[in-house]
Amino acid sequence: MYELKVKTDFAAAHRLTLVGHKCENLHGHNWKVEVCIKGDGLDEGGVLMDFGVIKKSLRGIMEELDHKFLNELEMFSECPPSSENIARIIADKLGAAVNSDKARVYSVTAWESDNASATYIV
Ligand SMILES: Nc1nc2c(c(=O)[nH]1)N=C([C@H](O)[C@H](O)COP(=O)(O)OP(=O)(O)OP(=O)(O)O)CN2
Ligand SMILES: [Zn+2]
Repeated sequence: MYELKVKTDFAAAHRLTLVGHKCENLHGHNWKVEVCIKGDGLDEGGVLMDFGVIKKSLRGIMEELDHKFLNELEMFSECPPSSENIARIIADKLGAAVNSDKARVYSVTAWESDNASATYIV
């Protein structure tokens, strides 16, 4: 089994009700995102999946999130923009773009600060 990891980031604002009192106020984070892709078979070039393919798809997803007020985005219309939901939505979008019978998105971790992260395992 091979495991690839690619990191990226985005900056955005959000509000979370029902979590902690201070989270109800509009505030922002510089989220760090780490995606993990797993699979068994390498292609003729000796790679599981070209990092460039993963980075390109992630760039598109980050553009949807970067410098946005997350609560107003369609993707968060039915779930609060917590780090857990951010990680899951990125995993779903990336998986739809890059999954194949050889390699699949395994997990996405969204770091809200240096000390706090949420991981979604597909
Ligand atoms: N499980 C989760 N818990 C919390 C989330 C989350 O997404 N998942 N989010 C928040 C808020 O976004 C809040 O902005 C961060 O709160 P918190 O870490 O408590 O505050 P600080 O960044 O200021 O960190 P301190 O350690 O308190 O300085 C809350 N919880
Ligand atoms: Zn927050």
